[in-house]
Amino acid sequence: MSVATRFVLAAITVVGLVVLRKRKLQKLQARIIYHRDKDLGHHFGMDVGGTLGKLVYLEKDAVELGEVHEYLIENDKYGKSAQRDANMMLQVPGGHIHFLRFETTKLEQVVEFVLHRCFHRDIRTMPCTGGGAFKFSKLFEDHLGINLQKCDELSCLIQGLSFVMRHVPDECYTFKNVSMNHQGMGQATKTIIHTPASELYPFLLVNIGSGVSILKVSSETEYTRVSGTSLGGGTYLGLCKLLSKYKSFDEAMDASIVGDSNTVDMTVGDIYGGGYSQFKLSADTLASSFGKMGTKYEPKVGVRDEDVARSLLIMITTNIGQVAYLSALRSNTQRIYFCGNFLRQNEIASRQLAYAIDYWSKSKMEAQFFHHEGFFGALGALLAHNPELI
Ligand SMILES: Nc1ncnc2c1ncn2[C@@H]1O[C@H](COP(=O)(O)OP(=O)(O)O)[C@@H](O)[C@H]1O
Ligand SMILES: CC(C)(COP(=O)(O)O)[C@@H](O)C(=O)NCCC(=O)O
Repeated sequence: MSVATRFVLAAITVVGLVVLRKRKLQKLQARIIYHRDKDLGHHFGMDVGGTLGKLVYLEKDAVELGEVHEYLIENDKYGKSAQRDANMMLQVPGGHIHFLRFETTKLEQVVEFVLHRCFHRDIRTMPCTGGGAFKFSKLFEDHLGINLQKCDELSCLIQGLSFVMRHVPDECYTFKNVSMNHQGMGQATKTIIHTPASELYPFLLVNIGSGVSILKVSSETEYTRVSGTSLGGGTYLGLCKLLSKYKSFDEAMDASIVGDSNTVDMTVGDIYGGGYSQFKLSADTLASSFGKMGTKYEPKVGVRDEDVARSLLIMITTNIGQVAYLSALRSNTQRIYFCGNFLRQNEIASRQLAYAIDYWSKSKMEAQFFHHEGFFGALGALLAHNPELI
């Protein structure tokens, strides 16, 4: 090949490369301009509660959410401030809904992390529910320039719940043939339940978050808050941290699986030496949570941290079960749905609640649970700005 030919070929290659690079740059610029023109905030729904922040986002197409998605995955990978519940991801027409959790006390860290990425400039408003929508609105506005659009917590809860009931097959489950002793042990079978829409209302909804809210739901738009109790998931976690070595909910959960509450609690048998037959109270009926501790000179001797975790779990759950049953009785509802993150990966509590409702109602009422139990508020906030998904 002559020198001249080589020169021509090299020139063509260089020009080609320059053109290609320019096109790539133009494409990238177009994408950035496209982003800047749009407010991506409506792809999100956030619920910032007393203990946990929940974030859901709609990935309509990977390009549009590009950097946000990468951030969330990256954040997930390094286990930083937020955790993605990958097994919860939902497929919806034209996209996917992703689910994330972070501790409310780490919200500032999340904001700080987001600040160092540029994508927050693409988000101008974000629907948000829970107490944090009020408490942290200035933080979002001042640091990220994001305006939190406040959505009512209970209304979002019902919207999110209705959405999963309508669109997610196998979302609800219960425990059939509930027979258990009073320490949450039992063989009841976990069973998926499909309730026809025509039979759904009215029902009782018990949201076990930091505290507990109890609602009578008569339709998707009609509900009343019939009761509540301050002894909720926050109480369980708080007392666990105070009374045992466990530092997190997940550690406390693992421990409670192997714990034995009999070393801590007082049963009918401890008091009567057997059952209290006149009132059909068997010997293993829980008579007094933590009761044994009050009778010991050195309560901690012979008691393991796992036993404390188990006993606290049974105490909080039994109490919520009883308040729920009484509220259902007062509200004339047969089905009781339990949700909230206290029930996250917490089968002891859900079995115990199923047992308590069956026991108190003499099998006339049924407790039901959800796979996406902790995300209804955030989902409701997302739906408020994406009505086409409903
Ligand atoms: N990773 C976790 N960190 C802290 N608490 C958790 C976690 N997972 C489940 N929980 C339980 O969930 C409760 C919070 O439930 P949630 O429905 O998110 O309520 P809130 O909106 O009040 O934060 C906690 O009090 C705790 O019992
Ligand atoms: C104040 C709350 C609605 C806040 O919701 P949360 O963040 O606990 O999910 C809830 O904690 C609650 O209903 N507490 C019980 C208040 C009562 O005694 O009725």
